Amino acid sequence: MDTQSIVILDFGSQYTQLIARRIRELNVFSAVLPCTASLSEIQAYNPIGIILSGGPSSVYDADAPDADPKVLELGQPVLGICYGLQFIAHHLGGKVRPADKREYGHAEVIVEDAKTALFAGLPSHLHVWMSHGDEALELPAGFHRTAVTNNALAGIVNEDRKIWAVQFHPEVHHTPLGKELLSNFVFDICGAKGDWTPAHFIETTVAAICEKVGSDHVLCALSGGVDSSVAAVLVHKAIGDQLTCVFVNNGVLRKNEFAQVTQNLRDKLGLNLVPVDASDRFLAKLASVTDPETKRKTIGREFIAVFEDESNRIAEQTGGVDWLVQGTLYPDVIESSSVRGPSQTIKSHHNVGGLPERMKMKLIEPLRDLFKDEVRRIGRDLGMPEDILQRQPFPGPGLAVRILGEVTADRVAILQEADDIVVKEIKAAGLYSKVWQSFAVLLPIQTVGVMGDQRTYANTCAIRAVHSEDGMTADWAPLPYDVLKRISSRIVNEVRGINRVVYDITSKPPGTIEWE
Ligand SMILES: Nc1ncnc2c1ncn2[C@@H]1O[C@H](COP(=O)(O)OP(=O)(O)OP(=O)(O)O)[C@@H](O)[C@H]1O
Ligand SMILES: O=c1[nH]c(=O)c2[nH+]cn([C@@H]3O[C@H](COP(=O)(O)O)[C@@H](O)[C@H]3O)c2[nH]1
Ligand SMILES: NC(=O)CC[C@H](N)C(=O)O
Ligand SMILES: [Mg+2]
Repeated sequence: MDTQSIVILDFGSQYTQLIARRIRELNVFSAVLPCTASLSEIQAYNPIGIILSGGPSSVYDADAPDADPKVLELGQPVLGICYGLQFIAHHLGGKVRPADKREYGHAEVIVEDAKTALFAGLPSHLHVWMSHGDEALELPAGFHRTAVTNNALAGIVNEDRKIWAVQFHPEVHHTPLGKELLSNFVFDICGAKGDWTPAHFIETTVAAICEKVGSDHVLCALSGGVDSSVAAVLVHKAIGDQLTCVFVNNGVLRKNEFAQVTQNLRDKLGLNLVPVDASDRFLAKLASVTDPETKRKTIGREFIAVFEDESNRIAEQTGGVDWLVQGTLYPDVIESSSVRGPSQTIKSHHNVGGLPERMKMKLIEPLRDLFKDEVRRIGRDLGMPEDILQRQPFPGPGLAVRILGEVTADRVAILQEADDIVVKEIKAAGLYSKVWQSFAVLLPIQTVGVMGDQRTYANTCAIRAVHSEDGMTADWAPLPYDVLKRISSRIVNEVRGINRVVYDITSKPPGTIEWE
């Protein structure tokens, strides 16, 4: 790759992605690689600097995550953070031990070496956030201390070898001047240009797609969601008519979504869009399925079947479809390459998985290096309308994973009505783009109620609203009581079949965002 980048080696810290974000906010591209990445994998990113992340292990543990110590000798500047500092000390001949006093949370750091470039322009006392139980007790030869807390060492450097390290976490919000420190590293030490802007990304991506695709034909599975819409517009910008987008009604879309999205994407984005109403096919396959994973897999398979049919159909006009566009994002990539190998399957995100191999199409994933907020920024730069960019994420398996128990046309219709009320009230309260997602879930539980002096025995609906940065972790959102009150009262009054509304107050972890 030609773009300058900072490579972050991940030792398993829960904040590794934050380091990447902070650096990207400085308009410098950064890539997270597992700590086990080979030197050639690292070099492929054209790094101008390397950051070693924190991590939960101790460097002296037998199974501690390890990187090739040669990363310290590549010639590019290195910044170690927490475990990263300990990794440097350990591998270059220092000593790391459990500390007498562990430090968790806020700490005050005194900068002893104000001349070192990492602390340039920063005050002599820094408020920082610590999270460690180990300590580098002896420094390797050629290193000296740059900062301390009243308990322990907080920073080291070897200027000759261009290696800096800090024991605290500059990437977290609780280290207020952390971004300035990272900026010192990236610009003053590594010499970054800071030219990784949306415009630059669009220009290089469009050029790369043109070169890759040539005169081939490309299919894009388009859901109207942010990711696939931005991906489609980027590819369309590159190859115009050679792109066909397919939007499938899988029978579990939201109320009026099929018609509205079709029109919106055609009118506002000018895409060549083929809407395929396959709702009967999907609902037939879903009949009597109640297990969440089986639902997801059933829907995934049916998506594949529909896309196969469509690509065969347009093959006659186009001479065959060679490429498939996917809206894969960076968290998807990182999640499947964690330090200790791919994480356990919690749910099968359908993500048109399996499609490429079976259809023999090659993949185009223009957004695979980006976070969702970055995707929205690219979309904005592409001139896409805000109502598309601000859409909350909606899972491919749709309402099927929000209808607990069997998915039937009747139950879909009930949930569509309830969901529509949630969306409208959240929008009316000005909260729609302030929360990550907000939606209704139809439970397989009937309860007794009383309406108009009549006994009712009907369904329960749960409301879920969460705050999140990337969907990987989430906090339940404390929606204002008056909003909840309007939602509840409207659902019970307006939706036939629901007589009780409850509110989900579970974060992720331990819950997940969707119920299935
Ligand atoms: N109804 C659909 N018709 C066609 N393709 C779909 C449909 N639903 C999902 N997809 C495909 O599955 C992919 C994954 O869906 P996902 O919901 O993660 O992304 P998205 O819809 O593009 O964005 P968002 O996360 O904002 O909803 C989409 O990018 C799209 O390629
Ligand atoms: O395209 C998708 N296909 C899926 O199968 C799928 N399952 C969950 N989601 C969305 O992913 C985020 C995290 O969801 P969970 O906490 O429920 O795993 C949330 O934003 C979910 O809406 C999906 N998106
Ligand atoms: N957050 C970290 O990187 C911790 C590193 C190491 N496990 C310690 O406790 O000191
Ligand atoms: Mg979606």
